[in-house]
Amino acid sequence: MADDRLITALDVHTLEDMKRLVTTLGDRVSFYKVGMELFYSAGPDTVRYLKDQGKHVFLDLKVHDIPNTAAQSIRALTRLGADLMTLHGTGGKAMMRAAADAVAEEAAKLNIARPKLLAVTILTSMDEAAWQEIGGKDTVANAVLNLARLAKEAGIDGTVSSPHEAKEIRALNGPDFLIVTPGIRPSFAAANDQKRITTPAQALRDGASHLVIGRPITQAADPVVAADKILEEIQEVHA
Ligand SMILES: O=C(O)c1cc(=O)[nH]c(=O)n1[C@@H]1O[C@H](COP(=O)(O)O)[C@@H](O)[C@H]1O
Repeated sequence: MADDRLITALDVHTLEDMKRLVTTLGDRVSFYKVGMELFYSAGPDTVRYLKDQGKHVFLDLKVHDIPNTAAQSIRALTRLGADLMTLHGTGGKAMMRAAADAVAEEAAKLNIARPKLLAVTILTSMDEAAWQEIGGKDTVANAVLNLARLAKEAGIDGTVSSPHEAKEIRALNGPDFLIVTPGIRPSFAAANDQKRITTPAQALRDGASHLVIGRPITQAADPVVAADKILEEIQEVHA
């Protein structure tokens, strides 16, 4: 029933709310995302709780700083034992390379599985107009592809991007590259602040390896029904 391709975003701000959701969703969800809202409120206990429950954890703190600071921050986070972590690709190739080296070194030192690193490309809430407003000269799609290429060259395991760019990233970076796509909206859910969106099945068909879905599940009238509908749709597309 559970499918590791679905990552449910726990965008709540207390440990209690998080535990309530995880208990409600039970065995049907095997992979959770802890982002800034939850981590800044409830800290490392969030990751420990999820690991104790046997869940996979995507720790999404989107590190973005000069190479040394980014690498040391990512090194510290490696000790929490998450499966996936993020940094911003716009921090540049040297930053990504320093972070990738720090994670590998720290995991080897601790004798734990190396958490995989994902480079966030251009946020899924940005459309062309918002991108140009901050000085983007190329199209969003080309900027995303360029960041995906740099990420792979820097030893990063995958990207976070809109599902609209999944197909081209897959063609560019090959079958083993992780392509994690938020901006997923099943037909029954509202778009909220997301701009570059598609459905769960379409994102997988286009080459996404994982889908990040938050509010369509966590704010649904019945999160179990919503998760089941999404899982049903996902399971129509073979891994
Ligand atoms: O890094 C992310 O996970 C992320 C990157 C991005 O470009 N867009 C994006 O929405 N996200 C995250 O994906 C989740 C999407 O949540 P919903 O819009 O509620 O499904 C949120 O936790 C965002 O922080």
